[in-house]
Amino acid sequence: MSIHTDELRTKKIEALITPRELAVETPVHAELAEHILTARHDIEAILRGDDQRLLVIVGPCSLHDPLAAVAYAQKLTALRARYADSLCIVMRAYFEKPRTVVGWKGLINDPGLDGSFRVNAGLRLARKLLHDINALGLPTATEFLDMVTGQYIADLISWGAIGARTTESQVHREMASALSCPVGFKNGTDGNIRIAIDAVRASAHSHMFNSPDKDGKMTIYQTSGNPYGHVILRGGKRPNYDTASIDVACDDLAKAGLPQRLVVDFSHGNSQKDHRRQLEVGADICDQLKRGRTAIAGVMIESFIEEGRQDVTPGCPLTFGQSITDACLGWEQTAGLLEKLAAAASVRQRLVRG
Ligand SMILES: O=C[C@H](O)[C@H](O)COP(=O)(O)O
Ligand SMILES: C=C(OP(=O)(O)O)C(=O)O
Repeated sequence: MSIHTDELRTKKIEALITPRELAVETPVHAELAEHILTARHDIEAILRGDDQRLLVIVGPCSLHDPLAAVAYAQKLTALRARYADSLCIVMRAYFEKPRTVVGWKGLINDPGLDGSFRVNAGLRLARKLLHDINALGLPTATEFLDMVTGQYIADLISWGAIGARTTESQVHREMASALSCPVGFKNGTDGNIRIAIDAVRASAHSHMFNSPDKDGKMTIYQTSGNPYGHVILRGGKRPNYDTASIDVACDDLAKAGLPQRLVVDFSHGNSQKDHRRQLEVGADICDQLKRGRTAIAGVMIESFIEEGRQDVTPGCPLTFGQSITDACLGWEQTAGLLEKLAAAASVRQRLVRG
């Protein structure tokens, strides 16, 4: 009789669909691929400082309702076109949530919002949504958290983030070194920027990376390194979006031999989790842009159709277009903020051109 010493704390739920099976269901046709490659090139040019437009990653904290996500994307598409001369607007399309302790971990993990963990259904919904948002002409951004699920959606992503809780993780840095899109690294939840700078340096290198291939076969990959890693200031115990904090971050980047170009997240530690404070952060960033601050390559905003957030309560209907994770700005607040950012980014463009 064999005695098991492992798999004592797991039970199989079901087999995962493979990335290729999913890509056959929701393929990326040539026109869509062109749009994604163009969006990545635009973002890369902004990160290099060759394009002085402001990158704006804006959208819900997490996507839980495909209909609301598409309704939001349609509104945002109009603003992407309106401000195309000064802003490069990309929609936050976050399907994986890192939790401080426990909680709903996103649409891929639990599309039913009820602990039923129908991951295959979640992957299908996420891929279809990314496809449909990109088909509107709106590029998408996401956090890469899980070491497996990225293979199912990465071809539809124009900008990726590694979150505050995983920036210091070696496997996430290896994954970033393999990703085909530019990747931002958040500073740590306590405000530590050094780990994000180390992550940018690590992900620029080639690594050996174990991952399932598109057919689900465990594969040893050699990555070529990601030249478009950058730091995201998201605040920590204290905010770090102000002029003095950005000066410190720029000094640290220069000492590490990295370009002084970064992204500022208006939410999280910078809003001290009060979604309305994103407007104050935005006003400060607009002032810095109008003074010609070139270090600010981009910003992140948490926004949805309805302001605030809601709890998921079994049996109670959800408010359409309102976050079920972090509280977000509502649509009117978002539109006002984007208008101000566009005006400030235009001033900076004029200053830089001389
Ligand atoms: O962005 C979302 C949240 O800040 C992050 O997932 C942590 O959430 P939690 O502290 O509610 O778990
Ligand atoms: C979880 C997020 O941010 P952070 O990693 O900064 O907490 C997020 O942007 O959704």
